[in-house]
Amino acid sequence: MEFKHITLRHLKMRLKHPFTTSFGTQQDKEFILVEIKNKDGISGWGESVAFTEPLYKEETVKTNWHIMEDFLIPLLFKEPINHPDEVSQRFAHIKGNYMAKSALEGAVWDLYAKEQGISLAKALGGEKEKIEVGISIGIQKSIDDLLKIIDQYVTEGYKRIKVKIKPGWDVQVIQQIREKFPSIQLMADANSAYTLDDMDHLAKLDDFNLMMIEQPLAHDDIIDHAALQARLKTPICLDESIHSVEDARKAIQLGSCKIINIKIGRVGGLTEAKKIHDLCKEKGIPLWCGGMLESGIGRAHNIALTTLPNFILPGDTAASSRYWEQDIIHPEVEVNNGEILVPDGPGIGFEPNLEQIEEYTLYSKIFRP
Ligand SMILES: O=C(O)CCC(=O)C1=CC=C[C@@H](O)[C@@H]1C(=O)O
Ligand SMILES: [Mg+2]
Repeated sequence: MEFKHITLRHLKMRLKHPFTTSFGTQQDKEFILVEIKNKDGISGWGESVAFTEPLYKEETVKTNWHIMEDFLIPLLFKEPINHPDEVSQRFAHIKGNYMAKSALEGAVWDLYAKEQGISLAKALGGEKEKIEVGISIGIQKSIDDLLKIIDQYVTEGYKRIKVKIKPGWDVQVIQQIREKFPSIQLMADANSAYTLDDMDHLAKLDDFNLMMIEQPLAHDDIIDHAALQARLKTPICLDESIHSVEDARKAIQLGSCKIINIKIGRVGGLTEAKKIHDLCKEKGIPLWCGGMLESGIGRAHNIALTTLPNFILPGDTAASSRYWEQDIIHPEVEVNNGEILVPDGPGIGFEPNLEQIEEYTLYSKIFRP
């Protein structure tokens, strides 16, 4: 593979609805879009999932731009890449910065699949022709507001409802959801809002038949999660704690979780995501694909990854129209009765909408070898 040039674009898109979690509220989504064009004019596309503030993890849009411009892009130009699996090896000596690495690696994977004339799903070894998806709902002003939103998405057929919890917005909320929706597939994401001191309080959630509690404790912990999992009947799912297949191996060995949420950006790219997938398949740990409020480009990568066989549980990949007045791909991602048809076109299988991308672009820069 030879790269003619790499374009970084900083985009700003306004979410249809503010998204509130235990660590803050998002109304606008700023992110870096990566385009890698080859000498035949074919472009591969990737998306960084870093936010503007280091509240979910330590990376931001600005740190990503710096690491891509000053370290990762020069490494990509250093010598030809024969297969996308080589990208993570070439980046390996650069510590952390998983989201920056993932955005570039994702664009290489998309370009590779397009050059091979196959879908990204097929290039990754995916087998599914459609995937089941759920939806993640932020913290609302009132429980009544939350119940109305849940009712809307259950009616639309989403296969799983994920709600956010935090101290003061947890047991009572889940109890009222269960009273109205006794049998839906329901999970709660705490985004590290609790400590082991809350163990007995969190154990009250065992009464509500949750699929899982996602990341209840610190974003960089697997020890205390093991102690909590031993106390809870409800499976713990790790999100923020897992950056690599090594993290996953240790967490599984310690009993820190029974489910893992893979976010391509959090683990440094699709090659590492595949390694985690294969380990979890071997160990009997079900996976699902987490979301980061992506545009259609990142959403397309999530769809492709979710076609791998151990992505057993519905993930966060909801329809474009749930997030954006106008997404940056066409067609947009559509969900029908909780399912997405996997595109079989080359690469990510969705066309970037260049006009819309330009409209949302705050600034861009082209890098040449
Ligand atoms: O709809 C989506 O893309 C998922 C949104 C979502 O739940 C999250 C996005 C980003 C960080 C967190 O707030 C949270 C998560 O931890 O999964
Ligand atoms: Mg999460």
